[in-house]
Amino acid sequence: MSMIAAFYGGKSILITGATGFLGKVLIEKLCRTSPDLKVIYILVRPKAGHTLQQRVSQIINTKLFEKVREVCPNLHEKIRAISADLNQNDFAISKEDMQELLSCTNIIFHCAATVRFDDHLRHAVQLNVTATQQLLFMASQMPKLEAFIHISTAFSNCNLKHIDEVIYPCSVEPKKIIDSMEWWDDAIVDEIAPKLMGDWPNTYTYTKALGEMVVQQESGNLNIAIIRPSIVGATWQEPFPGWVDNLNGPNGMIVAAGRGFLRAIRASPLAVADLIPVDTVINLTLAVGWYTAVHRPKSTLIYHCTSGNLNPCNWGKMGCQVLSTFEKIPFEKAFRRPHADFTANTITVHYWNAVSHRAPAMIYDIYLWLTGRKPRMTKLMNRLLRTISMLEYFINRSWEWSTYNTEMLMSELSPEDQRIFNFDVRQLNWLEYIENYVLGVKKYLLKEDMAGIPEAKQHLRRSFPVYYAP
Ligand SMILES: CCCCCCCCCCCCCCCCCCCCCC(=O)SCCNC(=O)CCNC(=O)[C@H](O)C(C)(C)COP(=O)(O)OP(=O)(O)OC[C@H]1O[C@@H](n2cnc3c(N)ncnc32)[C@H](O)[C@@H]1OP(=O)(O)O
Ligand SMILES: NC(=O)C1=CN([C@@H]2O[C@H](COP(=O)(O)OP(=O)(O)OC[C@H]3O[C@@H](n4cnc5c(N)ncnc54)[C@H](OP(=O)(O)O)[C@@H]3O)[C@@H](O)[C@H]2O)C=CC1
Repeated sequence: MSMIAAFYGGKSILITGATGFLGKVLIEKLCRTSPDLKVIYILVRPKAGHTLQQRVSQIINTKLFEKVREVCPNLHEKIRAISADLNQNDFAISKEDMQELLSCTNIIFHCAATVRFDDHLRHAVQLNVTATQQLLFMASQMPKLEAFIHISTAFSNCNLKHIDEVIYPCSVEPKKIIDSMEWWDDAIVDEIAPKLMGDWPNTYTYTKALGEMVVQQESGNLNIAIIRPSIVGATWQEPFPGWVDNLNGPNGMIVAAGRGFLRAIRASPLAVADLIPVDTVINLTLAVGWYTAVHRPKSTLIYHCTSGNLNPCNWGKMGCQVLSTFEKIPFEKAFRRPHADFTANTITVHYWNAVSHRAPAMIYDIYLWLTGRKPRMTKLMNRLLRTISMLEYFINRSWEWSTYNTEMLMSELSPEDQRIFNFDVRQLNWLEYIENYVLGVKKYLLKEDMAGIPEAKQHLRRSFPVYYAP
């Protein structure tokens, strides 16, 4: 009998960010392994044209939930969507809902965040810092609460090279920043942001670091743990390999490379590509929830969910495997034949951007204009190059994350839990994982039919002469 699965039986669980990438996989695994859990409260903000129930149905009627729908036929009843906006006071939760949450919640998984690198500092502070503070305040009023699990990022201290499982202080107290945001206008925030952020590369990583400090400072008597995943990728094993549903991180790059838009990138081929599958992150998260509630460690434990020190892979190897998968399973309607150059040289990058990215886009736009259609490729290319410029920081450096707490937790699990909630990334075969990842991007993100592969290959053969162009 799995101790972790049994632990979640009969529990009332509150999840923020449940409609996001990690949140969906978390709900799926919880309901599949503990179908006897009492209820999962999810804080969902209303979105234009969709009721809360429609948003829930959209999630649980997808392929990701196919298996769990069999194990847990009353899935709809297990998930209770609560209307909430984490940017509002008291999250704009109704009095009745708040009362229910405060009196019933046993475990909190706090996943919600803005993961945009370039979000305005005010908005990033609001969601990644102030909302975390408010949620901790709510948690402190929950008599039945057993554990509060905060999802951070391994890059919250990306200004350091070696990162331990501890909280590093930021130069300005988060409380001071939260207070200042109330009276600083946007012009002042814009002016002061670079000074506050110091050597953090973007508002996302900086505000996630502030969020961790808030967790530490406001933890009171709560049982808290922090999980720091690195770059979260498609599922490795569960509920099936290769599932992914957004364009963040490597996903957008795989799409852009597979469609032949992106053919060169400023990246160090030998830098560690610290990817971690989303199901591995969720297995660790559920194990941490159990351990924190049952063993009640004396201090807040931080768990690094990274692959680099246990099973390293580098960007060069990853890029080669992505390309060789495109040979077998090409994407449809490719603009050009996929090709990849990794270079650390800035001048070479400028050359490739001009010759291999901007020029073909302009030529294609002229062709569209001449044939009476709306030119769009230059705009798309500019957006892609802007996105890449934001990711470059992460693909030209390597970090070392210690994983003592994560390894300690692995040794605390029974053999059955080690199997069901596997987060031992040493068992991951990168070549197989990346092949399934690319296949998953094609099937679940681009929604391309596998029956179209012969036609996609034919299309690439037709564009063969273009292959020789730079
Ligand atoms: C040489 C070839 C290579 C070959 C092989 C390839 C090998 C693979 C390896 C390659 C290296 C991988 C490196 C990974 C490093 C990750 C490090 C993460 C570290 C931290 C991890 C974390 O802890 S946390 C999660 C990460 N957090 C994000 O990763 C958010 C980023 N993101 C944004 O910060 C915003 O996105 C940003 C960019 C401002 C744009 O902002 P923006 O305003 O210009 O654009 P929007 O986002 O509003 O999107 C407007 C429309 O563009 C569409 N779109 C958006 N991205 C798109 C895209 N990449 N490709 C196509 N389409 C895209 C979108 O779907 C919208 O489409 P529509 O308009 O139709 O709805
Ligand atoms: N993906 C990655 O590579 C990594 C992620 N992480 C961390 O994991 C966590 C989850 O990330 P991920 O799933 O990728 O992120 P997503 O962007 O996919 O999901 C973000 C979630 O937060 C919700 N949210 C955003 N704003 C609000 C709001 N104002 N009120 C209520 N809910 C809101 C979103 O809801 P809605 O659907 O309404 O937009 C969505 O459910 C984050 O804390 C992130 O920092 C850490 C390392 C890497």
